[in-house]
Amino acid sequence: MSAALGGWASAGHVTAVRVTPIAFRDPPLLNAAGIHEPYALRSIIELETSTGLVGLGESYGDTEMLADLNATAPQLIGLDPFLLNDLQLRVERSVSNRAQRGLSLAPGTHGDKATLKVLSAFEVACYDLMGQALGHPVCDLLGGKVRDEVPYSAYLFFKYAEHLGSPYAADSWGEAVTPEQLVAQARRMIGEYGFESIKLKGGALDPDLEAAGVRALAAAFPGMPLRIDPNANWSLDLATRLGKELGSLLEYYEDPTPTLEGMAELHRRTGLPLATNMVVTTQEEFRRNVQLNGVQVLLSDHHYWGGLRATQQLAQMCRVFGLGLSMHSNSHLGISLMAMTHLAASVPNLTYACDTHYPWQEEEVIVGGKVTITGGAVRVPDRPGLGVTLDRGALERLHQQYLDCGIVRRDDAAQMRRYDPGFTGELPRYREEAKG
Ligand SMILES: O=C([O-])C(=O)C[C@H](O)[C@@H](O)C(=O)[O-]
Ligand SMILES: [Mg+2]
Repeated sequence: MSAALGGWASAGHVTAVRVTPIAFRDPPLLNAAGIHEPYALRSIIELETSTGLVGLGESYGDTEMLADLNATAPQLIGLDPFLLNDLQLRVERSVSNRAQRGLSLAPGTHGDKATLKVLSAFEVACYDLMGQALGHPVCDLLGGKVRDEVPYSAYLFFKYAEHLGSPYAADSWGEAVTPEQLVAQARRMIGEYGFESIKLKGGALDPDLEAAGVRALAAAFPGMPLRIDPNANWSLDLATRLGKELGSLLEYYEDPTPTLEGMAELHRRTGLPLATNMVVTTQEEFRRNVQLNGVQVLLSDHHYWGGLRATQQLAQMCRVFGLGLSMHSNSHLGISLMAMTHLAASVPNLTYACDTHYPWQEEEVIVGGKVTITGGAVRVPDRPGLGVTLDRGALERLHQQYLDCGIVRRDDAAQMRRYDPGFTGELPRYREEAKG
């Protein structure tokens, strides 16, 4: 429904804010931090307005994030969803003290970016409202789509067959701890979704086994763009050796070794295009990266860069400084996927296939169930707003699952300690010093 007031479209003003934590089943996927827990957490955001519209957002669901979202919610009553600068001021006022605290969460969740994360969660819901009020898809509000569909990559993981203690029936993907099993996983994922590029999450098993996995994938899918992301779990010398061995097979080499300085030295040694969602996650780090020429491709993520607008600005900064742009993901559902898709559709220089964990998720919170991925891409919807509707029954069920599962913050290392009590999650775990 759109409301016209004296010739102006209006979304009204915010009359209610709902933040609902949910948990959904997540497979035992291995990474540098440990292993995924049986349930992943998200928050589902609803902004209801005086014109009867409901705008949706999706973000992290850790306790700290929920506290920030809930602390901000009352401050948004009366907000005009079109006034994003007003939204930003309200969010900054409510969470600025927490933003300085630097929470320590699992890699990828960026606990020290509370303000930007909260802003993003509500900003997406505002865009959904604006789109609904104007009768335009969100990508039109971002300048219009430059592509009709957004390509995603097959995001492969080494994994166990089932979670310790079998909290529910094992997923249908089976075990993947050998190159052969990894290729079988890739064949199925590419067969089902049509992906045309591959990202392998590394940093979990013996690095030479992971390198054998990369070679096996390259042989099984000749010419298909291929990346590996060990999440800073390889020492500089190890990352150098494996970079030299695998470089010709890689589209880019994502976060093999810690620190911006480490990545800069790795680039000097190998000349390979390096990518990150770990060492360039703030404007300050962006500036330092330009000085050091550490990383050549940035993985954007609107959930922690401050929203759709901020990510478009990041894209422009990449353009100015000649950096490539890709997109990062965490375990997420369809509201996030649609926000990512509208955003990616509107960014001309986002030329790499985006990351998404979506194929690993079995449950959904939107009407119609899982979003379709065909030919490795998501079609940009032309319905007003994000183009998705909340399934209230599913929301209730996944909220109950959140209450029942007992997980309140993501902790892949603690979960791994249930398998291996000595596990620390300290990076880099795999070390090798070059001789001579
Ligand atoms: O590209 C990345 O670094 C990620 O996708 C971070 C995630 O936390 C990933 O490692 C995962 O879900 O295990
Ligand atoms: Mg990464």
